[in-house]
Amino acid sequence: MTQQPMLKYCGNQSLQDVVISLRSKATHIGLIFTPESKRKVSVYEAESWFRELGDQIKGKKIVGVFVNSTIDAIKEAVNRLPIDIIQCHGNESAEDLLFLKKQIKKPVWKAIHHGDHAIELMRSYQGIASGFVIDTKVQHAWGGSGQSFNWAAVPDYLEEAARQGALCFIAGGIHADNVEKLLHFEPAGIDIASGIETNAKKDRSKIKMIERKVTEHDSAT
Ligand SMILES: O=C(O)c1ccccc1NCC(=O)[C@H](O)[C@H](O)COP(=O)(O)O
Repeated sequence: MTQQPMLKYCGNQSLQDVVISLRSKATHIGLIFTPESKRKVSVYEAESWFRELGDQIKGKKIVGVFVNSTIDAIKEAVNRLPIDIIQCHGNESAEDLLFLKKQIKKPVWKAIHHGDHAIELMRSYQGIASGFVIDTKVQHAWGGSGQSFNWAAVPDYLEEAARQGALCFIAGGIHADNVEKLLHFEPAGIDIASGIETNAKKDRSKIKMIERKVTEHDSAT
Protein backbone atom coordinates (compact mmCIF):
# COMPACT_ATOMS: atom_id res chain seq x y z
CA MET A 1 0.00 0.00 0.00
CA THR A 2 1.22 3.49 -0.88
CA GLN A 3 0.60 6.54 1.25
CA GLN A 4 -2.73 8.16 0.43
CA PRO A 5 -2.37 11.68 -0.92
CA MET A 6 -3.36 14.65 1.20
CA LEU A 7 -6.64 16.13 -0.03
CA LYS A 8 -7.24 19.86 -0.15
CA TYR A 9 -10.81 20.91 -0.86
CA CYS A 10 -10.65 24.54 -1.88
CA GLY A 11 -13.04 27.40 -2.47
CA ASN A 12 -15.47 26.69 0.36
CA GLN A 13 -18.01 29.48 0.07
CA SER A 14 -20.47 28.93 2.88
CA LEU A 15 -20.84 27.38 6.31
CA GLN A 16 -22.53 24.41 4.60
CA ASP A 17 -19.52 23.97 2.27
CA VAL A 18 -17.14 24.01 5.21
CA VAL A 19 -19.27 21.45 7.09
CA ILE A 20 -19.23 19.15 4.04
CA SER A 21 -15.45 19.47 3.76
CA LEU A 22 -15.03 18.91 7.50
CA ARG A 23 -16.99 15.66 7.28
CA SER A 24 -14.87 14.44 4.38
CA LYS A 25 -11.41 12.94 4.22
CA ALA A 26 -9.93 16.34 3.39
CA THR A 27 -6.70 17.04 5.20
CA HIS A 28 -6.80 20.71 4.13
CA ILE A 29 -9.75 23.08 3.72
CA GLY A 30 -9.23 26.14 1.54
CA LEU A 31 -10.95 29.52 1.68
CA ILE A 32 -10.35 32.13 -1.01
CA PHE A 33 -9.96 35.78 -0.09
CA THR A 34 -9.29 37.39 -3.44
CA PRO A 35 -12.00 39.58 -5.00
CA GLU A 36 -10.95 38.10 -8.35
CA SER A 37 -12.48 34.72 -7.47
CA LYS A 38 -16.09 33.69 -7.89
CA ARG A 39 -15.44 31.71 -4.69
CA LYS A 40 -14.39 34.74 -2.68
CA VAL A 41 -15.46 34.89 0.96
CA SER A 42 -15.05 37.78 3.36
CA VAL A 43 -13.01 37.44 6.51
CA TYR A 44 -16.05 38.47 8.52
CA GLU A 45 -18.41 35.82 7.16
CA ALA A 46 -15.73 33.15 7.58
CA GLU A 47 -15.21 34.34 11.15
CA SER A 48 -18.86 33.69 11.94
CA TRP A 49 -18.65 30.15 10.49
CA PHE A 50 -15.59 29.25 12.55
CA ARG A 51 -17.18 30.72 15.68
CA GLU A 52 -20.13 28.40 15.13
CA LEU A 53 -17.96 25.37 14.31
CA GLY A 54 -15.66 25.72 17.32
CA ASP A 55 -13.59 22.58 17.89
CA GLN A 56 -15.12 20.73 14.93
CA ILE A 57 -12.29 21.98 12.73
CA LYS A 58 -9.70 20.12 14.80
CA GLY A 59 -7.64 17.73 12.69
CA LYS A 60 -8.08 19.74 9.49
CA LYS A 61 -5.62 22.37 8.28
CA ILE A 62 -7.21 25.62 7.17
CA VAL A 63 -5.59 27.22 4.13
CA GLY A 64 -6.18 30.89 3.30
CA VAL A 65 -5.75 31.58 -0.42
CA PHE A 66 -4.65 35.09 -1.47
CA VAL A 67 -3.75 36.66 -4.81
CA ASN A 68 -1.24 39.53 -4.66
CA SER A 69 -2.84 40.69 -1.42
CA THR A 70 -1.44 43.31 0.91
CA ILE A 71 0.24 42.26 4.13
CA ASP A 72 -2.47 44.09 6.05
CA ALA A 73 -5.26 42.11 4.37
CA ILE A 74 -3.50 38.82 5.09
CA LYS A 75 -2.76 39.88 8.69
CA GLU A 76 -6.40 40.70 9.24
CA ALA A 77 -7.47 37.25 7.99
CA VAL A 78 -4.84 35.46 10.08
CA ASN A 79 -5.74 37.44 13.20
CA ARG A 80 -9.44 36.68 12.91
CA LEU A 81 -9.45 33.14 11.52
CA PRO A 82 -7.83 29.83 12.45
CA ILE A 83 -5.67 29.86 9.30
CA ASP A 84 -2.79 27.37 9.44
CA ILE A 85 -1.26 27.99 6.01
CA ILE A 86 -1.16 30.94 3.62
CA GLN A 87 -1.36 30.05 -0.07
CA CYS A 88 -0.11 32.79 -2.41
CA HIS A 89 -1.75 32.23 -5.77
CA GLY A 90 -0.64 35.30 -7.71
CA ASN A 91 2.64 36.86 -8.86
CA GLU A 92 4.16 37.06 -5.39
CA SER A 93 7.96 36.90 -5.58
CA ALA A 94 10.29 34.94 -3.30
CA GLU A 95 11.05 38.25 -1.51
CA ASP A 96 7.32 38.87 -0.99
CA LEU A 97 6.92 35.41 0.52
CA LEU A 98 9.93 35.85 2.78
CA PHE A 99 8.60 39.18 4.05
CA LEU A 100 5.16 37.63 4.56
CA LYS A 101 6.59 34.69 6.50
CA LYS A 102 8.52 37.03 8.79
CA GLN A 103 5.46 39.19 9.40
CA ILE A 104 2.86 36.46 9.80
CA LYS A 105 4.89 33.54 11.16
CA LYS A 106 2.84 30.89 9.36
CA PRO A 107 3.85 28.41 6.67
CA VAL A 108 3.49 29.88 3.19
CA TRP A 109 2.71 27.89 0.04
CA LYS A 110 3.19 29.15 -3.50
CA ALA A 111 0.95 28.32 -6.43
CA ILE A 112 2.95 27.70 -9.59
CA HIS A 113 1.23 27.68 -12.94
CA HIS A 114 2.26 24.76 -15.13
CA GLY A 115 4.43 25.90 -18.03
CA ASP A 116 7.90 26.02 -19.50
CA HIS A 117 9.60 27.84 -16.61
CA ALA A 118 7.65 26.31 -13.75
CA ILE A 119 10.49 24.22 -12.32
CA GLU A 120 12.85 27.19 -12.46
CA LEU A 121 10.21 29.24 -10.66
CA MET A 122 9.80 26.55 -7.98
CA ARG A 123 13.56 26.71 -7.39
CA SER A 124 13.36 30.44 -6.71
CA TYR A 125 11.15 29.75 -3.67
CA GLN A 126 13.44 27.08 -2.21
CA GLY A 127 13.71 27.32 1.57
CA ILE A 128 10.86 29.86 1.63
CA ALA A 129 7.73 28.04 0.43
CA SER A 130 6.97 24.96 2.48
CA GLY A 131 4.51 23.77 -0.14
CA PHE A 132 3.61 24.17 -3.79
CA VAL A 133 0.25 24.00 -5.55
CA ILE A 134 0.81 23.27 -9.23
CA ASP A 135 -2.16 24.66 -11.12
CA THR A 136 -3.32 25.24 -14.69
CA LYS A 137 -2.62 28.60 -16.30
CA VAL A 138 -5.78 29.94 -17.83
CA GLN A 139 -6.22 33.41 -19.29
CA HIS A 140 -8.04 35.82 -16.98
CA ALA A 141 -8.07 33.40 -14.02
CA TRP A 142 -5.49 32.75 -11.33
CA GLY A 143 -7.06 29.46 -10.33
CA GLY A 144 -10.25 27.52 -9.88
CA SER A 145 -10.68 27.12 -13.63
CA GLY A 146 -11.68 23.45 -13.59
CA GLN A 147 -9.13 22.81 -16.33
CA SER A 148 -6.29 20.35 -16.04
CA PHE A 149 -2.77 20.62 -17.46
CA ASN A 150 -0.65 17.95 -19.12
CA TRP A 151 0.05 15.57 -16.24
CA ALA A 152 3.12 14.12 -17.99
CA ALA A 153 4.92 16.95 -16.18
CA VAL A 154 3.71 15.87 -12.72
CA PRO A 155 6.74 13.65 -11.86
CA ASP A 156 9.09 16.62 -12.43
CA TYR A 157 7.06 18.82 -10.07
CA LEU A 158 6.92 16.12 -7.42
CA GLU A 159 10.65 15.52 -7.72
CA GLU A 160 11.54 19.21 -7.41
CA ALA A 161 9.29 19.68 -4.37
CA ALA A 162 10.71 16.52 -2.73
CA ARG A 163 14.26 17.75 -3.40
CA GLN A 164 13.35 20.95 -1.52
CA GLY A 165 11.60 19.04 1.26
CA ALA A 166 8.39 20.88 0.37
CA LEU A 167 4.86 19.57 -0.10
CA CYS A 168 3.44 19.36 -3.59
CA PHE A 169 -0.27 19.48 -4.37
CA ILE A 170 -1.46 18.97 -7.92
CA ALA A 171 -4.44 21.14 -8.82
CA GLY A 172 -6.52 22.07 -11.85
CA GLY A 173 -9.53 20.28 -13.20
CA ILE A 174 -9.35 17.17 -11.04
CA HIS A 175 -12.62 15.27 -10.72
CA ALA A 176 -13.95 11.78 -10.11
CA ASP A 177 -13.47 10.70 -13.74
CA ASN A 178 -9.80 11.63 -14.02
CA VAL A 179 -8.44 11.35 -10.48
CA GLU A 180 -7.42 7.70 -10.99
CA LYS A 181 -5.08 8.74 -13.80
CA LEU A 182 -3.47 11.34 -11.55
CA LEU A 183 -3.11 8.86 -8.68
CA HIS A 184 -0.70 6.79 -10.79
CA PHE A 185 1.82 9.60 -10.36
CA GLU A 186 1.47 9.29 -6.57
CA PRO A 187 1.17 13.00 -5.84
CA ALA A 188 1.78 14.07 -2.25
CA GLY A 189 -1.43 16.09 -2.39
CA ILE A 190 -4.44 16.73 -4.58
CA ASP A 191 -6.20 20.09 -4.61
CA ILE A 192 -9.76 20.40 -5.92
CA ALA A 193 -12.30 23.19 -6.19
CA SER A 194 -14.56 22.79 -9.27
CA GLY A 195 -14.55 18.98 -9.32
CA ILE A 196 -16.38 18.73 -5.98
CA GLU A 197 -19.07 21.29 -6.77
CA THR A 198 -22.54 21.31 -8.23
CA ASN A 199 -24.16 24.69 -8.86
CA ALA A 200 -21.34 26.44 -7.01
CA LYS A 201 -21.85 24.39 -3.84
CA LYS A 202 -19.68 21.62 -2.46
CA ASP A 203 -21.26 18.29 -3.35
CA ARG A 204 -20.98 15.41 -0.89
CA SER A 205 -21.58 12.75 -3.53
CA LYS A 206 -18.80 14.04 -5.80
CA ILE A 207 -16.47 14.10 -2.81
CA LYS A 208 -17.40 10.52 -1.92
CA MET A 209 -16.74 9.33 -5.49
CA ILE A 210 -13.28 10.91 -5.47
CA GLU A 211 -12.46 9.52 -2.03
CA ARG A 212 -13.59 6.03 -3.10
CA LYS A 213 -11.18 6.18 -6.03
CA VAL A 214 -8.35 7.31 -3.76
CA THR A 215 -9.01 4.44 -1.34
CA GLU A 216 -9.38 1.87 -4.14
CA HIS A 217 -6.12 3.02 -5.70
CA ASP A 218 -4.40 2.79 -2.33
CA SER A 219 -5.50 -0.80 -1.68
CA ALA A 220 -4.57 -1.85 -5.23
CA THR A 221 -0.96 -0.68 -4.89
O1 LIG B 1 -10.82 28.64 -7.01
C1 LIG B 1 -10.76 29.84 -7.32
O2 LIG B 1 -11.76 30.48 -7.65
C2 LIG B 1 -9.44 30.56 -7.25
C3 LIG B 1 -9.39 31.85 -7.75
C4 LIG B 1 -8.22 32.57 -7.69
C5 LIG B 1 -7.08 31.99 -7.16
C6 LIG B 1 -7.11 30.70 -6.68
C7 LIG B 1 -8.28 29.97 -6.73
N1 LIG B 1 -8.31 28.63 -6.31
C8 LIG B 1 -7.20 28.06 -5.67
C9 LIG B 1 -7.14 26.58 -5.57
O3 LIG B 1 -6.29 26.11 -4.83
C10 LIG B 1 -8.01 25.68 -6.44
O4 LIG B 1 -8.29 24.53 -5.72
C11 LIG B 1 -7.20 25.32 -7.68
O5 LIG B 1 -7.02 26.45 -8.47
C12 LIG B 1 -7.91 24.22 -8.51
O6 LIG B 1 -9.17 24.63 -8.91
P1 LIG B 1 -10.08 23.70 -9.86
O7 LIG B 1 -9.42 23.62 -11.19
O8 LIG B 1 -11.38 24.42 -9.91
O9 LIG B 1 -10.21 22.37 -9.20
